[in-house]
This record gives sequence, C-alpha cells and structure tokens, in this order.
Amino acid sequence: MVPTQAEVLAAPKVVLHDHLDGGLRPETVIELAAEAGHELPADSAEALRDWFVAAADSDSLERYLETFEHTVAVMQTREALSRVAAECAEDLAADGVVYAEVRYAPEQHLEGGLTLDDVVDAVETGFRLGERRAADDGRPIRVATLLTAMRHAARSSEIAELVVRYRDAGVVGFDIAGAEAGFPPTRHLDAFEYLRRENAHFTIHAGEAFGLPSIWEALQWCGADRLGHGVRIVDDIQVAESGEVTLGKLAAYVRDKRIPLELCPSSNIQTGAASSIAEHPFGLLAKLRFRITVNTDNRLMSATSMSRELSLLSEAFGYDLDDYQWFAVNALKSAFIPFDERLVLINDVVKPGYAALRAQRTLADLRPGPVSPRSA
Ligand SMILES: O=c1[nH]cnc2c1ncn2[C@H]1C[C@H](O)[C@@H](CO)O1
Ligand SMILES: [Zn+2]
Repeated sequence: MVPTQAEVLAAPKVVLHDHLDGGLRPETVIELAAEAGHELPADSAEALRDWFVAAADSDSLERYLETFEHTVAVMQTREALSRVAAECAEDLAADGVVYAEVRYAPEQHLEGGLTLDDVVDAVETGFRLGERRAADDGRPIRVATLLTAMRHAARSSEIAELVVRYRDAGVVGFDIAGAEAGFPPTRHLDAFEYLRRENAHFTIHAGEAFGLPSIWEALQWCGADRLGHGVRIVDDIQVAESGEVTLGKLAAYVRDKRIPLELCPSSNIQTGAASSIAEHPFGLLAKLRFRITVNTDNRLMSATSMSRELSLLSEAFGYDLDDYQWFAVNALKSAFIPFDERLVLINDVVKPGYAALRAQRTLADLRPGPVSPRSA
C-alpha cells in the first residue's frame, strides 16, 4: 500500500542534505530583496516560485547554481540570515521533519560587512528561534548545521576552522559544494586533513554532475564520511539482462562500508543527473541495500519538500511506511550528531511515530463497514 498524503505528512522524516540558501520562501525573497535593493526576475511570489523552478530545470548543474544569485543576494545581514534560518526550521517541522542537517556557505554572506563568525551566529540564532516556534506549534524539530566551502574558491581551510570553532554551538559538520566538473575535492585536502585531525565530520558533494573519479577522490583521498548525492555510483554497477548484478570495486566498497548516500531525486532531474524519478538509480540502490537516504537539496529551486520527495518515490517504486522508516533510520544512523542523541531520535521519535501510523491503519481495518440496506 502506498501511504496517503496525510500519512506522508505525519510520518517522522529526517533530512541530511538541505541547503539554507536553496530553501527560502518566495514571499521572503521578495520582502528581503525590496529591503536590500536587489532586483529579482519576477515580482510576485507565485511568479518567482515558478521562475526558480524553470531556471533550475536546466539539465546543467552550472546553470542550476546560477539561480542562487537571487537568494544569496538577500541573505547579507544578520536579520535576514536569522529570519531565513527560523523559517527554514519552521517549514521543515511543518513538513514532519524531526531532524535536519541544513547547510550553507558562510563565505557567500560577507557582502554586507559581516564576518564569518557573525554569519554563523546569526544563522544559529535563527535556527533556535525556529525550533522554539515549531515546538510551540506541536511539531518539535532538531536542526543541526553543516558549513559548506565553495569548491571553486580557496577558503575551505578557514571554513573548516569555523566548523571546529562552532562544534558545540550547533555546527556538526563540513561540506564542499558548487560546480563539480573541473573542481575535484582534492583541491581542499588541507581542510579535510585538518578536520580529520580534529575528529570532525564531513560530507562532500560528489558523483552528481561528475562520475566515479569524484566519488573515489572524496572517499579514498579526502576521507569523506558521507557522499552528497553520490548517485553516479551506479556507473560502477552492472545489471545483466538476466537481472544478475555485479558491483565494481568502488561500488562494493561504498556498500560494504555503509557509506551514506545523500540522494536528492528531484534535484537530480533538474540538473540532468537522472531523466525521471522512475529511472532514478534510487530504486536500484535501495534494492541492493546501499545506505540510501532521501533528501530535498533545494526546496525552492525544486518546489519540493520531504513529503513530496517521498510521495514521488512511492509512486515510482511502491514504497510504503516500512520503507520510509528505513530511510529515516538510515539517515539518523548517518547523522553527524553524537551516537546517543541519534539513538534517542530513532527509538523515541522515529520508531514510535511509524508504529502510531501503522496502528491507525490497523484500527481503520477493524472498523465495521457501512450498514447495508438489508440489515438496516
Ligand atoms: O546540488 C548541489 N550541487 C552542488 N552545489 C550545490 C548544490 N545545491 C546547492 N549548491 C551550492 C549553491 C549554494 O549557494 C551553496 C551553499 O549552500 O551550495
Ligand atoms: Zn546539494
């Protein structure tokens, strides 16, 4: 059975790959742009929502990334950053997300004169505010932060130091993002080596627009804990006409070592990494029991949510509540917060949440049917 919309919304969800600057409300972009004097490509919230999706729907990661010009431009003050972060926490909570790791690149928010530390302070203030508002609304959420360095730039060591400086203040890990082709992760080896010496966690966008060499470098040279996307690992998997599956050495390593894949189905379709949800490698990777997780990437650019991603996957692959629970538990096992906190979320939030949804179905099945005219 495929979950109903109400069930999808109520299901406890976990997202590990969601960009703060890719998840603004269109209304907020318009208001902040007016304050900042930034010119937008559309002037109503509806038109702007459509513009982002159409512009991001480009079959190219580079063109997809150009749309961030308009979100980053309006996130250059403390107030704007705190507001966007608070709304992000509230929107995720309203969608039934119970734990989120949200990322952004502090180096992109210095145009208004803020320091890197000011940026992180402002965002953390916003997340705490959003968490409080969500809890007051009866939808508690925990939001943790990943700080991203842009792979074409040269500030990754500074950002890695920022991660370590704020590790007890909401920041749980590091990431690199931006155009993948031509910018291998090994350009940032100093940052990764520093993070490893500091016992810090990091993920790397790899295997999205570029294939196996990028994944191999991210894991075997840089030591990434997780792969941002990693979807191109399918290039190392052969499926014969008979259905027999053969994993290459890298794919086998990723599966054997339980390397988490932060899969983002809708985003992949927009950048051309997959042609449709039904043809997305998610189905194969799930069947082969890779450590897969479901993610939004950029809710604004893809007009999506965790509920929508799960619904699309259910339509394509028939996933039910048990599968959703598996995705959520996979994500928590792979999260960068401490082990004891992950266990609490798995045992006290996610599992009871799914048990309650299953119980509702059982009760609905036990309810007597309508009274027939004959017996009335
Ligand atoms: O899917 C992505 N691949 C590579 N880079 C990305 C993706 N989504 C967002 N970004 C970039 C654009 C943002 O400005 C930056 C930090 O969130 O990360
Ligand atoms: Zn991303």
